[in-house]
Amino acid sequence: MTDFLIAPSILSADLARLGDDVAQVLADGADVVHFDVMDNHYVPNLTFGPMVCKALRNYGITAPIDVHLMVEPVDDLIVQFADAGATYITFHPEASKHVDRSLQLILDKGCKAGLVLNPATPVDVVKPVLHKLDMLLLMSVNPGFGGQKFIPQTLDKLREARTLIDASGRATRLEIDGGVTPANIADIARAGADTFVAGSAIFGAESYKSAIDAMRAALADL
Ligand SMILES: O=C(CO)[C@@H](O)[C@H](O)COP(=O)(O)O
Repeated sequence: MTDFLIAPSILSADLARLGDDVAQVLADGADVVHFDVMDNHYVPNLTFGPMVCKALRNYGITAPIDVHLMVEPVDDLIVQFADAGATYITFHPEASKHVDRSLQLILDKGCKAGLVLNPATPVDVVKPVLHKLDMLLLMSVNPGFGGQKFIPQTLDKLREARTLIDASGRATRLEIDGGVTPANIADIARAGADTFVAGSAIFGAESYKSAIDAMRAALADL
């Protein structure tokens, strides 16, 4: 059975009481904290930096923190987030002049490394560096905002990425981000994803536990 991971995006959390909200969503069954870093340059929105990641660690959050860098350039923030307690660090290949070097920097800092592909970026881009990837994240919306609709063409990209990862023999996680809900998560898993970022579908729900349970129930027979 596939080891599915649910990763709520704190972009949709209650930022005024972030520590409590993250602790709650983990207590309600989430596996990973998805940490969206936006710089108002690579994407048209501005969120939080390494100090907030460090604050979550100091607060006592021990779950994996999956830092998704939507910033340009990336290397400086890779170092800062690694020092702040990130578990995974992923970035967009368009945002680094030297993708292999940036991935190696993440690995040398003791974190798990990943790349993120926008809806219009082909899966082929990762081929030369697949051996360095612990995570491949496919965006199923254009990055910058929560609450958008899942782009259905991403299912074909997931199938292509799953074939590539399986052929590599590496245990690279295949993550999906954007518009994931209890209603579409099974189709997304069937296409090959094993790690599911969900912001509004979890933090926007009346009960985080019910939303996460509904996702797990949809995945149960796969
Ligand atoms: O990185 C992003 C957006 O850029 C995502 O993590 C979204 O925050 C996911 O939000 P929902 O689509 O699940 O509301």
